[in-house]
Amino acid sequence: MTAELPQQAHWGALFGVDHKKIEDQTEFDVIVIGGGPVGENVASRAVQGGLRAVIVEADLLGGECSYWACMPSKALLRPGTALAAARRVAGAKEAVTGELAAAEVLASRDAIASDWKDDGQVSWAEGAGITVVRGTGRIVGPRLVQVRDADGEREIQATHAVVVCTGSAPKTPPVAGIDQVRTWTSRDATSARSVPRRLAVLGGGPVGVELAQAWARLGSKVTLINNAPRLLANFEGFAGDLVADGLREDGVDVLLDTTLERVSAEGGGIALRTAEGGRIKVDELLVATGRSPATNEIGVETVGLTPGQPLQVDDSGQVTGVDGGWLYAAGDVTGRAPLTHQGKYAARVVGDVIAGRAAGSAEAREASPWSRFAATADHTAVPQVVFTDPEVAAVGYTSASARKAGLNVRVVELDIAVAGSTLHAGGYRGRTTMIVDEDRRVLVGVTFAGYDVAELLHAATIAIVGEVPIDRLWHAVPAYPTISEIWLRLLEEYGL
Ligand SMILES: Cc1cc2nc3c(=O)[nH]c(=O)nc-3n(C[C@H](O)[C@H](O)[C@H](O)COP(=O)(O)OP(=O)(O)OC[C@H]3O[C@@H](n4cnc5c(N)ncnc54)[C@H](O)[C@@H]3O)c2cc1C
Ligand SMILES: NC(=O)c1ccc[n+]([C@@H]2O[C@H](COP(=O)([O-])OP(=O)(O)OC[C@H]3O[C@@H](n4cnc5c(N)ncnc54)[C@H](O)[C@@H]3O)[C@@H](O)[C@H]2O)c1
Repeated sequence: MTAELPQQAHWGALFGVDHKKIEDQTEFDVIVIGGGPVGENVASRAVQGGLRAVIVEADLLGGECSYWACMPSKALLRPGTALAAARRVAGAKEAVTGELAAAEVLASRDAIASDWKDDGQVSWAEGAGITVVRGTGRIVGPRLVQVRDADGEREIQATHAVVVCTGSAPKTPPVAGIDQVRTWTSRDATSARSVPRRLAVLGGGPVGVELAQAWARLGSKVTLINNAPRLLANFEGFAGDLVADGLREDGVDVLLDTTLERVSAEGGGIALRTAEGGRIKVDELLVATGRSPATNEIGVETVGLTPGQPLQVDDSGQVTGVDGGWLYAAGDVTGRAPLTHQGKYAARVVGDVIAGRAAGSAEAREASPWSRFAATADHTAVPQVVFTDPEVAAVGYTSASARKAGLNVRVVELDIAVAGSTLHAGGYRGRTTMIVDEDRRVLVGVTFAGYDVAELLHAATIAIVGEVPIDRLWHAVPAYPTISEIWLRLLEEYGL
């Protein structure tokens, strides 16, 4: 899928590789199991480092992100966000009188998901010199992978490394009757071909809030049930509160601290009963209560690891507890930072590490922090955007996680109220925190919640990764009148 293609998508013609011949090969330098965004990037970097890489993919090359997660979910959300943004601007709102055109939104989503065909990604891979083998991969011994497809099984051997990039799978919560009714996973909710009249969403994490808003704006009557007192529990509290307000404005019934006790099929729909005595009838029930690393059926037990558990890796991506240093993993399957961009970062590290170590590089062997052979940022600077309206954009620690980590921090918290926000939207609402490590006088966490804050985030990521001293940050002057001026207000509030 084009939006996910690494830069070197034009390499096909240059390489002129005979892929039929390669398909018969039984030995590669690197075997990647799982061709999601992470597996693709591992293979691409390994090939750029001079190695022969194969991706074994059981489904569509491009993985969850391209077809059933990041891309289609954002395609469903973006039209509603654009429309709501116009409606917040005097003079523009008068020009916008219609509703979202659901059929067109779904058609545009289909195109963004490449109609669930992976030809584009396969030709990119071929062009990049990567072999793609269709089938289910399973580790059967050191450096040895069995590939199963409709025609049977065969084994392929890696000379250097096997990399597990099998992603994650949705969890099913222990709710009575849940396995007796038809439920939606995020796959169904991102690929549905019509708008359900009534939709219940179980879970108030990123999947739950994004898809609740997308479908509410497309016309569903949505009820969101979350068992925690706030939405988006891993973020600053105000972020979940602002998103809950946004959802309620879109007509979503947001039920917090609520336990779904029982579900049952009823007249073509689904009846829900909560422990608090609520009764809800819906046409579809989306279960969005988290995901688990996909390690159940990939043979990790053959190398002494436990199926169902995340693959623990060091910062170079090498799986710990396996002899011989040949097994690596990256992406959701490691449970480290289950986001596409962070998985692709780890993938670049792993591909470079394997190629570097194969070439005898001491630097690659050592994988020192902040070298290109270590995914150091995973520990301190993972950025994430929740693409609801209002958006949430956060990187590094929250005030709670910083204190839990024992850091001596000062938290500065402000409403986003600057000239840029006033111009951006009538009645702009937003809030932000900046978390300063007082011992080092550097930022360790920033959260923005508000309309269109996503693009503010990268400045915060750079400040944290670069460990920019707060007194120097003062000299990074935000342009007037942008929403970025909130940076100045935060530093002033801190006392500069
Ligand atoms: C609804 C939703 C929205 C999301 N939105 C965002 C977002 O906006 N931004 C963001 O950063 N993250 C988002 N995420 C998270 C993101 O999708 C994942 O972090 C990302 O897809 C992980 O990439 P991966 O390559 O590790 O795994 P995946 O994308 O899951 O790919 C794994 C691949 O491995 C294959 N596979 C599995 N087992 C085998 C096997 N045994 N043999 C062969 N192949 C196998 C699968 O078929 C799949 O293609 C979202 C997730 C969901 C559910
Ligand atoms: N924009 C993005 O970056 C984005 C978007 C979607 C998903 N993702 C990633 O995908 C992964 C999965 O997201 P998710 O939202 O499914 O998981 P999550 O673990 O982040 O959130 C799950 C939510 O479900 C609630 N919950 C759990 N059991 C419940 C129950 N029985 N009843 C009611 N509520 C229950 C939890 O309180 C929590 O709010 C995460 O890693 C997330 O970061 C990222």
